[in-house]
Amino acid sequence: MSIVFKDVSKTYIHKGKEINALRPTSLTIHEGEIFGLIGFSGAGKSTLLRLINMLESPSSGMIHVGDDEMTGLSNKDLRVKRQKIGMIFQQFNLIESKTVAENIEFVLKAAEYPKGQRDGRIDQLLDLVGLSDKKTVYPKNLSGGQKQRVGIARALANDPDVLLSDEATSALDPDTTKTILNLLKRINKELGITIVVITHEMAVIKELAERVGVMSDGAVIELGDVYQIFSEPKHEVTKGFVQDIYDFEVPAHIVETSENRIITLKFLRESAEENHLNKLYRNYDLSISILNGRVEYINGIPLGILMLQVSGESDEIRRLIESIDKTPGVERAEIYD
Ligand SMILES: Nc1ncnc2c1ncn2[C@@H]1O[C@H](COP(=O)(O)OP(=O)(O)OP(=O)(O)O)[C@@H](O)[C@H]1O
Repeated sequence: MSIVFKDVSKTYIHKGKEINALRPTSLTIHEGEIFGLIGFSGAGKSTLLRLINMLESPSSGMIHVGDDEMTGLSNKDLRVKRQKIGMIFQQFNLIESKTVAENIEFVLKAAEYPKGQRDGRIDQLLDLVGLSDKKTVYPKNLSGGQKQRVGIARALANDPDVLLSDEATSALDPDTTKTILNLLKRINKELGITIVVITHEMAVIKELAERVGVMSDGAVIELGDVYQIFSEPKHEVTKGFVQDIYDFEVPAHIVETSENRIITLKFLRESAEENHLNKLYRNYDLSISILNGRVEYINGIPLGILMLQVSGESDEIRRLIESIDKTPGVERAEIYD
């Protein structure tokens, strides 16, 4: 189910002062995609996410989730609609006094899911998230990753079209984060659910999302395909988020002069898997040494970064740079700092 924001804004009044949590924003999240929203604390991510299921109501604009315009729904219709928009949270929000099964049953009951079929549905959901053996366990006896799996099972109980994820992996260690992200990917693929993820971690976006919006000060300042955002960040805030992958330290004893250049190259997509170095060694009368390098996989697509020290005649270095600039899929990277 697609999500469309048309000139949506949200202003809070706090101690008599207006806070523009979301400035007028138009945005389309496509049916079946995994869409990420990244930004620093206070950028407006939670506000945007909570507007999707109307946990916050907009100050202006229209929000369509599928065919429904959310601000136009009656309270009763909104309650039913929300059952089709699951949500998971950083702190899991499980009911501690209920078992895993009872936590899931709670939302089935609220949606008037037929009583005789609830147990079967719970089994099905626990199987999906890999927790079939934890049915009668209480949340306090689960690990963080297991708690989030219960959160996911609960969010999926009523067969939603949309899943909203509010920093769902921020409280988890890196390994557990990976397994939860893989589970979300599988759910997206197998069930075709549109997933919207908010995070302050670019690693989550890189692993999970297909498109990403970067938020700053209540606005979506950059939006695009995740690979494009990583390989060609435009806005300073975006550059700040992706800088980790470009961040190579230059050893102090290595100095750049006119006969000794440090060049950082980006190899885009399939070009990252070609052997460019051979050509450089062969075609130029230069001494070329590798200072650093790596290949990042963004959504499974390679982005190669290579930092070279090139020594020799300045004319020959210029010839090399000109040729690099003409090579498709290869770009000189500016170092973001
Ligand atoms: N209920 C509220 N009343 C007043 N101000 C609010 C309210 N909720 C959010 N804000 C303010 O709106 C702005 C955006 O907050 P929001 O929580 O959407 O940002 P965020 O990017 O999700 O940040 P975080 O990662 O810290 O949750 C912030 O300045 C915040 O203080």
